Amino acid sequence: MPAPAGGDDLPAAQQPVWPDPVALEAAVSTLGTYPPLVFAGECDVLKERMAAVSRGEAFVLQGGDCAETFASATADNIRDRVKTILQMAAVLTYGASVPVVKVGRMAGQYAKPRSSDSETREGVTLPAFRGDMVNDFEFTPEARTPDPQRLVRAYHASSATLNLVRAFTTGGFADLRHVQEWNRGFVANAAFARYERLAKDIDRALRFMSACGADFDRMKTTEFFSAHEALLLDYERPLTRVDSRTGDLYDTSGHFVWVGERTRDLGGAHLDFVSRIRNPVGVKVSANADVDDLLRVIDLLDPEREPGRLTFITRMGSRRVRDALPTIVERVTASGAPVTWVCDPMHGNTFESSSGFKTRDFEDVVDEVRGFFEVHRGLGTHPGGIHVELTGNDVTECIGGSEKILDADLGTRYESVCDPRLNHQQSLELAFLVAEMLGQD
Ligand SMILES: O=C[C@H](O)[C@H](O)COP(=O)(O)O
Ligand SMILES: C=C(OP(=O)(O)O)C(=O)O
Repeated sequence: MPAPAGGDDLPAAQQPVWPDPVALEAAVSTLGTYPPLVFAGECDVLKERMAAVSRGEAFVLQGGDCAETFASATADNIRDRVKTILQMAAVLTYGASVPVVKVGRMAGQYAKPRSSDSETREGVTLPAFRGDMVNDFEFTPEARTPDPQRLVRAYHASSATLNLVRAFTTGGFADLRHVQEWNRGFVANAAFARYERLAKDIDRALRFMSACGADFDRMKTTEFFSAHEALLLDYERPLTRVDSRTGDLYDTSGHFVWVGERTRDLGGAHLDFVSRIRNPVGVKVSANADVDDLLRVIDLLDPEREPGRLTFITRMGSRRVRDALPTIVERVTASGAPVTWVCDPMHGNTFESSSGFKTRDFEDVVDEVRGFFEVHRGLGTHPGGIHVELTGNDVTECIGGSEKILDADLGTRYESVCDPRLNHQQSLELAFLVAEMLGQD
């Protein structure tokens, strides 16, 4: 049964206008009868891992689609995204000798905040696409009308996704001894070849350790956590449950949930909601964030100053990160709050290309991560991780990378229904570059 989380009277930004309140009520109460997708104890484990990240003892990799879709929740797509994250984690772990906490932006990332409530094409104006949890991407009045039954479909799609992710990560697929096999099926290219060499090195090291009698049982499985933006409160609230062990509330729609840049207003329903749950939580922070507001956010979300509880996911843009981040990190650190710092190098670097596609330049993505590391190294704080929009597919959505995707190439395979993602090769390239940055201690 859902727990009455409260806060329903507070203003909630970025919510859809559901046309049929009776249908909404029915969908919300159906969700309330469904089992939790994650167990509170797993959320606590992730909180411990995030605490290690905040102390500089581990690095967190959060990655996945900008917006998952029901149609793309196929076995192949899920497998390739998981493989990409496992490969990136192997590169980071081996390259920088640091444990990597793996978190998929998966199994719940079905709702999107938008800059505008509507979209106009050739003189026709319709509601904006707000994610498959709300409406359909197709540009017709029927498809764009918010349908609460989609909340229920999002639960089932998330459940199926998580089921497969759990199967992959605990059933032997993620065994580090298969590190070379994770490259199979991807297009051969420069990053692929570099990974192939790294995988051979890891394999050789594992064989050596095996010959020395090491016990590899713990390598058969890997921890993998789910995360999404806690945007649609009509989805998150009915999935919020009382933990029978402690009596505390947990949002059981995912292990880690975050509040976005557009919904993190103090006094708003989103921060209030995450203040009531005990999951590890994140808040996106742009270059425009007011540091006094952020200190109030800390007091609201982490009054006990619990390591691992609160992550600030900074997304400032490559041009602003070096100016805007230092004051924020300094003031937060001076306050004594054990915040975990993660860099999202995607959302501050979006622009419209001359061919009309929403895109990001791989160089800007890398430069923002570099700026993030520079700032933290300069202040003696820990650059805790990265949060990236990526796919295991060979899409052409972000320009640049060693494949040198150009503006003119974007139309070749642009599949995102919202923001541009790094493709498989760009994701691996980023991992190699971040491993170098991490290794420079
Ligand atoms: O993923 C983030 C936001 O949903 C997205 O950047 C908003 O995009 P829009 O400006 O096209 O609405
Ligand atoms: C909308 C997102 O980011 P932000 O809130 O930082 O704009 C996102 O990560 O999907």
